[in-house]
Amino acid sequence: MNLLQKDDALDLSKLRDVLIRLEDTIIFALIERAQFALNDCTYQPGVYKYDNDFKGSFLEYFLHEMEQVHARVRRYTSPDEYPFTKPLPQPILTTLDFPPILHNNSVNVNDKIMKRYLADIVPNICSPGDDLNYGSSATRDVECLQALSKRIHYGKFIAESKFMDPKNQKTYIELIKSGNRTAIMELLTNKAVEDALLKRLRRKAMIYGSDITDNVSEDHLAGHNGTSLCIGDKGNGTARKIRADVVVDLYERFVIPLTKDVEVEYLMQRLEGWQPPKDV
Ligand SMILES: O=C(O)C(=O)C[C@]1(C(=O)O)C=C[C@@H](O)C=C1
Repeated sequence: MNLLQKDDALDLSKLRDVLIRLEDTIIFALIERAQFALNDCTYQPGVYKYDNDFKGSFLEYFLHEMEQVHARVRRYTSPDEYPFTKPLPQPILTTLDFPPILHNNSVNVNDKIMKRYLADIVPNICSPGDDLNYGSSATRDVECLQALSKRIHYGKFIAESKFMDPKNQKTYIELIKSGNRTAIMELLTNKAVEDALLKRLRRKAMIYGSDITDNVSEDHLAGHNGTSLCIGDKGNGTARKIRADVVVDLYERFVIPLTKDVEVEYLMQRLEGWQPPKDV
């Protein structure tokens, strides 16, 4: 997606294509993380002493150090990138001139993403215990968190695109003015898109999560033979690196609902300092 092109960034089918590509990024990032143990000590504050006064967990330390480097190369000036930590330094590169695509807003749900990631996702994809690979697992955590954050905050572009659609703009304006979050949520929900997504995701997770060897049948890869999808399942020549139902459940309970929350909260701020065109 070229965010320097306003038309691209508000085209709903192109935005959905971005979400489809991010499914791949997220599944592969989860698979990468799942090869290491839970390594709980990397999530607990006060376990390590750092070379500065940092008091958080090893993961928070690592994330903050990385985000400082990325901020210097202007990562967070892009409207689809949101940092988890602060304070961050100013970019050393001149800021790119992005066209005004999104309305001014303060929506950032990274705190919620971090909480759900630690409480719900890591324990579900990793085996319990400690394998000492702290740097490797933290690197994978950062990749998972960044991919999830990007996907979920794409809800802003989708909400903007839906708001700008003349078919519904009047209704959105009325619902925003009356603060009716429930009705906004209903209006922006497209159940058919969600159902197709979950079906596609299951198939991707089954295929990407298999070790593909010469003696694996296509039926098995497609999950038609009723085998269980456990991590490390070596039956029929495959080892599942991640359980497909865990990925689907993660999207159903967490990724899609949070994307929709971002859409609603973005829309709630959409009218601030904005005048509708005369014909609306
Ligand atoms: O594609 C859309 O219309 C979106 O708003 C994105 C999304 C999603 O998170 O995947 C969220 C809400 C819709 O019900 C369908 C899908």
